[in-house]
Amino acid sequence: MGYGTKEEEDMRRETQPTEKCYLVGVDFPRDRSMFSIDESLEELGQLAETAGMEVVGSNTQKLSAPVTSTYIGSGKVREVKTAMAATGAKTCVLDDELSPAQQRTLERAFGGEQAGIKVLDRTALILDIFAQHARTREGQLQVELALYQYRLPRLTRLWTHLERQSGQGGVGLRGPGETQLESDRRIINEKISALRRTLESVRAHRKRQRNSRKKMDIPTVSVVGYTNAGKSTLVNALTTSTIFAEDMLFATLDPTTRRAQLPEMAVHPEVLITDTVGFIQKLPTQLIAAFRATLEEVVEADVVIHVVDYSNPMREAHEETVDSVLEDLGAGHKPTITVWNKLDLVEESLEDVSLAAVEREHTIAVSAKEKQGLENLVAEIGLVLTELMTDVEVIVPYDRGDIMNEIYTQGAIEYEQYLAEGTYIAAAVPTALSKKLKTIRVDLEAEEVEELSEAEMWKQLAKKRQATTNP
Ligand SMILES: Nc1nc2c(ncn2[C@@H]2O[C@H](COP(=O)(O)OP(=O)(O)OP(=O)(O)O)[C@@H](O)[C@H]2O)c(=O)[nH]1
Ligand SMILES: [Mg+2]
Repeated sequence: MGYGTKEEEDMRRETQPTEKCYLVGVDFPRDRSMFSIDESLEELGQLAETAGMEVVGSNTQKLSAPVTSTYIGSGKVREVKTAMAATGAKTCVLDDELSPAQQRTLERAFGGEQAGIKVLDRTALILDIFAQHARTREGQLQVELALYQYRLPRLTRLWTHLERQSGQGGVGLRGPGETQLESDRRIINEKISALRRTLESVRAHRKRQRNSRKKMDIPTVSVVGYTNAGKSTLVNALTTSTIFAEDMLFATLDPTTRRAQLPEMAVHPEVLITDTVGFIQKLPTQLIAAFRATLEEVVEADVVIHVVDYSNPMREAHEETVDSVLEDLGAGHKPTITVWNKLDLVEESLEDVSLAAVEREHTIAVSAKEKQGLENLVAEIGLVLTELMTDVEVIVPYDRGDIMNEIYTQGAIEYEQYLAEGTYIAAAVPTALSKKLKTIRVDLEAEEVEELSEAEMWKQLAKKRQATTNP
């Protein structure tokens, strides 16, 4: 695979004749997706264009279930074949993932490899774009691994190719064809294992980086969202960095972390903001698996910012897609701020949309490009960070009734015991308070915290509460 700079990539595109492609989508009634078949095809068209192809036509079919051999019905196969011939398209792109056999059968039905006919699916397109856009070593390794995993079961194409050459075929044919295929499989399997090993070591490095960031005790914010929502533009606007942002799908593949100053925030004057890969509906499973490690940044972040392109008519479907991927990643319950972006592109004023946003939890309207509404977002980040709870263990000296009061009113106490130096408390408190508590923390190692029975603990707790509420 060649990974060039953006300039090299552009040059390569310019010097190559554009590949014409024809799109085909199937409308299944049981599809619970919020995307209509037309919307899904439009997105497929954007993917095809991002991959460097020219869309010359499209066709859809309503089916209750895919046809086993060709995915689409035989009448539709003939119709598409005719349309491809008429438009000069040699490549057909299906909106869903095809099985290797379906891909092969369709290719033959449309005229075969000899005629230069190629059948791709959505997964292949996304993999191709990812391969073009991966910049970091980890990103490239992840895509390469996903590509090999995608290609391995499709290697049988070589077999049919050789079958044709020998002019025989069918059961019982044994010879160079199979040997070749088997050795190809073996080579690819070895590559897959080697890639996995290399990825492991690259990931170990990333993990060390993440751990050292944790030690810095700066809160982390991960920016997620549908592809092209404006994540990178927003991160650039918040941090004055220059991450590549472009009107194309999957411009960003590799997470980038930047420091941002939040001038208004007394408790958290600084945060680390991570830009991440965008999501898309029907995201190939290989890719979710491949990028799971990268997306661990999201799972470990203190706060998630979910960027939505408010000007996109599909924004609700986009939002739902992102939510379900976050859920899959195990980040569904993170404190999340929803950012309605690209407000400069809509008819409604930023003020009006902001009013609607107030009705929803943690929702802010902005234009990342015009840098409007960002101060509201910064304030919201500060607010959410203050609300975050952190586990603390602390001994509060008896003369610090003010601190005890704060813990009682803002935190959730798990354990409490009276010691000579003060009150030992284990509690979950807002992060802001936890920082304050650090300044009065007493070395717990030196303390003998005797085990109390739970009943005894609650009794003491109740007594103490009474004392603080009725001084
Ligand atoms: N008009 C307008 N365009 C915006 C705004 N924010 C981003 N864009 C444009 O939207 C396109 C995508 O922006 P990116 O920041 O690359 O989006 P992304 O979410 O990082 O996209 P991927 O990394 O490809 O998933 C670019 O052309 C941006 O200039 C905005 O507030 N208003
Ligand atoms: Mg981006």
